[in-house]
Amino acid sequence: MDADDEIPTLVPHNNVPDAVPSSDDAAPAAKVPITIVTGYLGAGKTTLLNYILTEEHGKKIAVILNEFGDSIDIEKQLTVSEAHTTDARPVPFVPLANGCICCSVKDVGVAAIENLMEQRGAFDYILLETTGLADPGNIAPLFWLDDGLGSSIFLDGIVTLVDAKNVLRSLDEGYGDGPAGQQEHEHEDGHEGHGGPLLTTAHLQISHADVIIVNKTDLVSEQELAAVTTRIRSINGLAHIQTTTRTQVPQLEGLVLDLHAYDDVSAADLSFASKGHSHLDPSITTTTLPFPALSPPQIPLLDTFLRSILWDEALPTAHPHSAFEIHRLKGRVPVTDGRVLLVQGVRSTYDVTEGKTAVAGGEEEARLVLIGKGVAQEALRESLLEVLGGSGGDK
Ligand SMILES: Nc1nc2c(ncn2[C@@H]2O[C@H](COP(=O)(O)OP(=O)(O)OP(=O)(O)O)[C@@H](O)[C@H]2O)c(=O)[nH]1
Ligand SMILES: [Zn+2]
Repeated sequence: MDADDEIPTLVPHNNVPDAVPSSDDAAPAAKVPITIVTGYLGAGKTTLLNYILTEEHGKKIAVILNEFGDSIDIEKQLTVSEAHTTDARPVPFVPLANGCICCSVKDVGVAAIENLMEQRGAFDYILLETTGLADPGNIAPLFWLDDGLGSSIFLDGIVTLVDAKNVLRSLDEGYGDGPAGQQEHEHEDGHEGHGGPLLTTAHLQISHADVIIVNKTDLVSEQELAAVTTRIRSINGLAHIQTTTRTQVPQLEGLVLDLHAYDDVSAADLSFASKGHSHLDPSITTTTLPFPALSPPQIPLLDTFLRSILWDEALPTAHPHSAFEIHRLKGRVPVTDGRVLLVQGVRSTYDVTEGKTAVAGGEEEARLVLIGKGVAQEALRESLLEVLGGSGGDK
């Protein structure tokens, strides 16, 4: 009390408690969702953002353009006016329709965005447009990880725009016969030596997406469009796929805004992925590991398994397997005491939380869904069952 009285008060004193959440169970009141919008060059990211900013959505949205040294016209246009200087770095803002604002930052991070919020007051929503070359796997954990640390923003999800006319060619550029100057993915962490087909940027943007908007449907035939969506589904069995012309999504809610892709994991979320295991795309596939509900003592064993596959990119058991890397992971794991554990992962970052709605024990099968390169269902599942103590496996 004494300490509080000595701090100069900058805001009118009312009966609200401390505005800064001090621990993870502080009131989740003012967290602002952030959606990352990614997509290959020319796929329609700017068109989508303009569409959102002119639609009536009743939200005050901040649009942040992340430059990675690309010269993209929209970014030039949007960053010319009104420069506000902060103690940290100058952030140029441009006011847009609907009370939205736009700014451009070079190194996007939680601090940069919180800085922006301090200057401009609260937003209801943040859209982060990454340039065509960005790998969302590097960006997503920045916002997701800080969530538990009292940050005022949380990652809502990743929307990837795909150009229906060009995406198959972009995906096939990984096989060495693509045109010169292809945009190959270069692993920051040096995993290039795994062999096999290279991952293109298109692969990375699709594998990390929660919603995939297949745009420019006016430029392809129905057959071509079906081939595109089938290929995309085989890479990412978890994402919601929406086809559009000029990015005109039927509704924003659930497709671009308020995805909640990093909090709840429903059984329905995982059911798409479970319909089959496809090798249509030779680089990245989605695979499902079903296993029986866990008893409470098995919970740390699940953690052992996750740590091994995500941190070490290796199985914790002696099962022979080829190299793999996991980009995205979601799981729903009932426990025999009635709880449900929800598993979320991006690359090596993962999180296990308790679901809000319990199920009757044993009512539901546990499931991990993995999206990545070289994720062999059989070896992974056998290893998981062995780590869990061989319980209930079909051996
Ligand atoms: N035919 C057709 N053209 C489209 C569609 N959507 C967008 N475009 C056009 O495609 C071009 C690229 O769209 P943008 O929205 O600038 O794409 P972007 O992803 O922001 O592009 P970069 O910022 O360069 O990566 C523009 O000329 C758009 O008008 C569509 O559905 N059909
Ligand atoms: Zn753009």
